[in-house]
Amino acid sequence: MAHSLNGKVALVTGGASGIGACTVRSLLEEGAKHVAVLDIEVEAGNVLQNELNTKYGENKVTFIECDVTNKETLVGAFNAVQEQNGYIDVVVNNAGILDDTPENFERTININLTSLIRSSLHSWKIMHKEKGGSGGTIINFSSVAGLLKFEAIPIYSATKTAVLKFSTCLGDETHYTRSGVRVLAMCFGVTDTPILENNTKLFDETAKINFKEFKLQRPESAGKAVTEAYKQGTSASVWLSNADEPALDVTKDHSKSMESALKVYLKMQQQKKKHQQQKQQQ
Ligand SMILES: NC(=O)C1=CN([C@@H]2O[C@H](COP(=O)(O)OP(=O)(O)OC[C@H]3O[C@@H](n4cnc5c(N)ncnc54)[C@H](O)[C@@H]3O)[C@@H](O)[C@H]2O)C=CC1
Ligand SMILES: CCCCCC(=O)/C=C/C=C\C/C=C\C/C=C\CCCC(=O)O
Repeated sequence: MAHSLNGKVALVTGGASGIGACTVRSLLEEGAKHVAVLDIEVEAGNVLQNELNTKYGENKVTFIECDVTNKETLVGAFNAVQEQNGYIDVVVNNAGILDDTPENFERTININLTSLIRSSLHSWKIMHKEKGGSGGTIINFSSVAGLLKFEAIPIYSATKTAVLKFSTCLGDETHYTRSGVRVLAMCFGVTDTPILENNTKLFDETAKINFKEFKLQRPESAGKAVTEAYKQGTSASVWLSNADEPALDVTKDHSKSMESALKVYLKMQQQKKKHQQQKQQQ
């Protein structure tokens, strides 16, 4: 059965830029009644709120300044959205960073995994049918790094693998039957967002990957894939969004992601080999 976003209230963490902002747009396109955007980037959040309220009508989008790693602020933001809208039907746990440096790896784990689990458990409590809720959907953002092996980014990959396992366990049929809370996991291939800019150093020093040579997925395709997965996905399903292709359900066969990512992957390997050869010749 296809699920509809019509009239639904959604909350998107880290929704001020990149895939999160495109998800907000896609939710509104699909008829969501209201979308709350939680982010630390105040300027980008306000700009997005104003732009979308002009386009879709007053009070369609609310920006709330929120660092997802701060428990009180996170729960406070959920409470504010509930008070304003009566209920939260959809929670998209998008906020994430890629910083595998020894100085910052704990923040990567905290944002990508710990805060995502906290947000999911809080959503679960609100939505759970046996706890007074009416069900709902939690969409957690993993990555092809949760499915394949990218040795240059071990910490980030660990968080995304954990997100995948957490989501498929929480969304398992045994839980879903009682809770009415669907849990989906999204795995994106490399997508053209600010996260890439923030990692130029990593490419230069570790992987020597030049993403400018790749045709990267557009963030709009990723945002569209999220709402497609929402409409079609069963609880505990895993979805791949790569290379601007339509969202693909890879729950039963994660290796499909390899097929889809192969072209990018092979090019990376070629770049790495070339770099190693150049180093040997020096
Ligand atoms: N861009 C890509 O190639 C891929 C991205 N992803 C995942 O998609 C998600 C979104 O990434 P992008 O849009 O690419 O990155 P982005 O950097 O454009 O967006 C991330 C957003 O999260 C916000 N954020 C960061 N820390 C936060 C915190 N502590 N509290 C609240 N908000 C916070 C940022 O301000 C930003 O608006 C991440 O979870 C990322 O791991 C997954 C696979 C590929
Ligand atoms: C190719 C990485 C796939 C991970 C996609 C993702 O979730 C986020 C991507 C954001 C930016 C890309 C950042 C780093 C990629 C770094 C190294 C790739 C190295 C690949 C290799 O060594 O084989």
